[in-house]
Amino acid sequence: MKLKLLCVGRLSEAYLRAGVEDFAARVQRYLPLEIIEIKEEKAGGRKPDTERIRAREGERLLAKVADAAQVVILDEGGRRMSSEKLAQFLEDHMVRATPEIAFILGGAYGLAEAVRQRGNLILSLSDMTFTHQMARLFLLEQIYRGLTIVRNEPYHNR
Ligand SMILES: C[S@@+](CC[C@H](N)C(=O)[O-])C[C@H]1O[C@@H](n2cnc3c(N)ncnc32)[C@H](O)[C@@H]1O
Repeated sequence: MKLKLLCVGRLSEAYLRAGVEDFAARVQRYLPLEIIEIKEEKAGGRKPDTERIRAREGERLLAKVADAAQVVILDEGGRRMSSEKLAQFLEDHMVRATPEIAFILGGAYGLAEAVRQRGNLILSLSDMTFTHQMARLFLLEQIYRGLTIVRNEPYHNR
């Protein structure tokens, strides 16, 4: 099984790039991982047309999703899960030989409804809202944590 992270735009801060690089490398000890950054739509003007931004970014994100992929949408209003539950979710798909899980993170203005509709699971990392760049790092850490739980390795100290 392969993991894909679909994100909007590049990481602007060096500390986030370093963190994402670190956790991406850790995840890749267990499963192949591809991080795809689609182009961020320009906001322009004082009153950005957020619906247009979400729609355009949504088209770019969906174009990268394989038909056979299980899609996990990241949204603060989604389902809250413990790290153990996320580990179980990953393990279930590994056992079922799901070819790919695509995790989709929205941009600064979130995700279009069309993208949400493609989700097999809408996942919340917290009730709080993070920047899309920070959410990328937190998601990768949770995927790594989940994979260490699946392997019964000492990272998740419970
Ligand atoms: C700044 S947030 C967008 C907030 C926007 N108000 C919305 O309606 O979605 C950017 C992206 O980061 C991710 N994100 C931020 N906080 C999150 C959380 N607590 N749980 C899951 N994803 C989150 C989501 O993918 C979201 O689309």
